[in-house]
Amino acid sequence: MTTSIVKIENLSHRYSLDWAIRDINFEISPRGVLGLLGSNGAGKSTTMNILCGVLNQTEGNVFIDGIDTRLHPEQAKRKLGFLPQHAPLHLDLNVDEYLTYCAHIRDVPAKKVRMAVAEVKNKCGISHFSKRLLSNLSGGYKQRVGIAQAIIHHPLLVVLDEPTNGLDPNQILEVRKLIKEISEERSVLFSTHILSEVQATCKEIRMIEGGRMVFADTMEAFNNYIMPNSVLIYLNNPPSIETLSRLPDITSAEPLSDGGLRLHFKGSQKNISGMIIEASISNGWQLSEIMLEKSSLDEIFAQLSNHKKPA
Ligand SMILES: Nc1ncnc2c1ncn2[C@@H]1O[C@H](COP(=O)(O)OP(=O)(O)OP(=O)(O)O)[C@@H](O)[C@H]1O
Repeated sequence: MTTSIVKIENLSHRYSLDWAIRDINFEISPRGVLGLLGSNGAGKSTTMNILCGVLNQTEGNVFIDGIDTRLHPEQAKRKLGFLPQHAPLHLDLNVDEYLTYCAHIRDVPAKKVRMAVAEVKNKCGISHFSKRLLSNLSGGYKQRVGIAQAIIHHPLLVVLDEPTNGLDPNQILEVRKLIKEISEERSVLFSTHILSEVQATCKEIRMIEGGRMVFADTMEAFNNYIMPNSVLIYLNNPPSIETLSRLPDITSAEPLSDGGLRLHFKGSQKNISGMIIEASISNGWQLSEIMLEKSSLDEIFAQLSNHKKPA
């Protein structure tokens, strides 16, 4: 990462006695979507709330465009837009009234408010609902209004806390598309506990678990990391476990209660199925089923936590 618009250094936060996050470090580049992945209670909202100046950290520093958020909170907050987990919508206002109000509190010059409102409505696809009361919008459209208020003052960084939570599959796709569009002009940090969400949207990923950063790299590196390393097979005429364990690249084999066998392998998954099929044919094992096993998010969290968590 060459330049960054956000720098988070040794960030820790304690609610009363318990540490919610501990020693979090990362930077955010000026364009694109960075995904903050973590299970419920991992510390995503705490991190985002501190970044956005809603919460004061116990330890560590946050710089937005070089501005220390603790020393100059107002200046720092001008650089960012925030959609918290519970969108701060005034349900008794209509879309125009609400966005006009947001433009004013975000110090958009009075002469430019109408234009700014029209621009974000257009960008977020809500122009046709200008006079609709927020209380009468669907979940997906409420979320679009929430995103519109976060970008109305042209911030460098937009922080979205679980923006697709509670939406139906179509709404999720639409909000993802909107997030990608927004990230063409600025940086977007968004959090989720759903792995496929970051896989679909982000180039970079930061993963926290139990308040600690357990993974920080590109989505590509993450996908490589979570490549399957076991395969399930069903053989009508199976050999002994020892024979299977001696196959090339197979590190161990275990019998399953349903009659299947799990083979753990090292190296690339690409050649493994071919090798097993060939071995089955030449030895008459009668392979009836073969499938690569994918790790669940829980397993990935556990693996990464054990691997990277500082003592
Ligand atoms: N106001 C609070 N007082 C005490 N503990 C809190 C408070 N807010 C959060 N916590 C605790 O801090 C930890 C991190 O919570 P946080 O909300 O940051 O996680 P999260 O990853 O955003 O989870 P979720 O997706 O469920 O919102 C959790 O153990 C949570 O119970």
